[in-house]
Amino acid sequence: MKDADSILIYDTTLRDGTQGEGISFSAEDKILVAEKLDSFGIDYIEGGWPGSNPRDMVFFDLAKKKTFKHAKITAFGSTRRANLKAEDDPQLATLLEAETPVVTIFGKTWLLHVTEVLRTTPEENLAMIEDSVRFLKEAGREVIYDAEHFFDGFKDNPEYALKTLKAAAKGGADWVVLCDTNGGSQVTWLQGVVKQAVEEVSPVPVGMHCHNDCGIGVALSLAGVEAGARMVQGTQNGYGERVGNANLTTVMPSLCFKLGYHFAAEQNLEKLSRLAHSIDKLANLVPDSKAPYIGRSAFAHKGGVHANAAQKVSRSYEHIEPELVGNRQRILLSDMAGGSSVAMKAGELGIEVDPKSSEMRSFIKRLKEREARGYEYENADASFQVLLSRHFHGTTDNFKLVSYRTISEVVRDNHENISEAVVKIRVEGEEDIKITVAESTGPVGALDHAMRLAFGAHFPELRNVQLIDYKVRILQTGLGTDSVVQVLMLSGDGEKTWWTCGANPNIIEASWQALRDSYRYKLLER
Ligand SMILES: CC(=O)SCCNC(=O)CCNC(=O)[C@H](O)C(C)(C)COP(=O)(O)OP(=O)(O)OC[C@H]1O[C@@H](n2cnc3c(N)ncnc32)[C@H](O)[C@@H]1OP(=O)(O)O
Ligand SMILES: CC(=O)C(=O)O
Repeated sequence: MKDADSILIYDTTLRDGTQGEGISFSAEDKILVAEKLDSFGIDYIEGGWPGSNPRDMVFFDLAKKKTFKHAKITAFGSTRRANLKAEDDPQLATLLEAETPVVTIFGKTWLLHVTEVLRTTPEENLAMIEDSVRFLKEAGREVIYDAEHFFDGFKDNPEYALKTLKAAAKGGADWVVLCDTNGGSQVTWLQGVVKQAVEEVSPVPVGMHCHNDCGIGVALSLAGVEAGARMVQGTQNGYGERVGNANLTTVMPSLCFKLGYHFAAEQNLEKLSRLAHSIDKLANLVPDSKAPYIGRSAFAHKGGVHANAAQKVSRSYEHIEPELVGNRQRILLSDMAGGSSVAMKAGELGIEVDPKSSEMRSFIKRLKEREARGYEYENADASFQVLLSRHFHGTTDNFKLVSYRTISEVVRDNHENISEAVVKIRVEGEEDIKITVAESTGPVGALDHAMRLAFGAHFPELRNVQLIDYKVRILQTGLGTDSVVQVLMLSGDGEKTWWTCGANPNIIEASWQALRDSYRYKLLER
């Protein structure tokens, strides 16, 4: 590895990430995240702002007792207050009390902030930067200086912006980091400015800290690296203030696979999807399926032409091998599927079928007709498998519903909710049609109970099957309550779960279809 090609990854998920709306970690969660980032090979982990809140204080107390095998933990804060000596500034004191090997402080670059926000003079601001850095250096810390609003400051007054970086360098900063705090910069212009800053502060190395306000936080970070920056600050999954920070789950694979840079975590990139999703889980967020590299849809092919080509040569429609970042190729089924998509999906489910056969043609015709009627197999693998087995393996029905009737009664004054279902059903191996009646709070529950009564001891494998989740939506706008309703149902047996679908203008019938497929899917195991 050439030094010139090596980048340090600085993670601020636990500080700038938590400045994002809806993101909150307990001190214990922060420790868990820090441990995950450390095992992954992240170089710097910014744990929080110690003087800012009790939770961050607890984090740093807990972090002191931990040994991190690779990462350096950093405490974040600001330069000293105006007209106060650094040694008398309580905020700088708390940064030292955090006992981290690294301290990161931000200072002002943009004169607007110096005069209107700090309400001090340009000279005093330069002194605040230099003194604060020197104070922390003299206390034995590695010091990273974050030049807040560097690019806005540079646009306003390049000479003053560069002076602030030099003040940090003069104080002894180990790094100066160029922050696009408001996230408004554009790539080509920013690259020229980074080149100039790198030359001006040399030999002090430069880092990038970009925000995603124009949707290009990652592009700005990569452009900065190409212009000579050697540290990238960002967050996992792009958490952060407003629309977020540069997303490290995109930055890292791009640095490695697209630009050929090296960093410690590159050896663990095949665990990237797992890392990102586990952090989402701690943050109580649903992973973004459209996230580059690691999203569930990042290598999902829906168009039949794409699936056909990707099956022959995966790189024909995939920019990298999904496994390199711990992801996988997925084939989605819909009315855009061709024989190859269906054959691949069937293969995933353990059913080998010939994509060119006449049986396949008739299956695809049937699939597309059903999709047109509102069934959605893309998200209902179990219904697809039932359809596939019936078509290709001639699987016959273990039961056939002859008819059903449901009645619901709601007594509003007593808050009573009672539904009754009567079903007539033919069960395999039995001569007579069975008629059963059952009650529940809702009509689908009543139907389910009546079905199970009719099954009797016939299908013991259905005993543990339970409804876990149920989604319903209408498919046609403009028809109001007469629209076709689509139901997606998640069932489970304690060991695994499966999705089924139904579609009908009658919500009970759509629910029944999804329920029936759920039973049928489980009975395929016989
Ligand atoms: C770009 C960034 O992301 S920077 C990080 C932003 N993150 C946060 O603010 C989260 C943590 N913040 C906090 O908990 C609180 O704001 C604290 C504890 C830091 C400060 O709280 P308070 O003392 O009550 O001040 P308050 O939040 O009202 O205002 C911020 C103060 O910091 C001052 N300040 C802002 N930047 C700097 C700086 N670089 N150096 C010194 N002082 C600064 C402001 O001038 C203001 O003081 P003033 O009102 O006397 O002018
Ligand atoms: C330091 C920082 O978080 C910023 O300027 O955006």
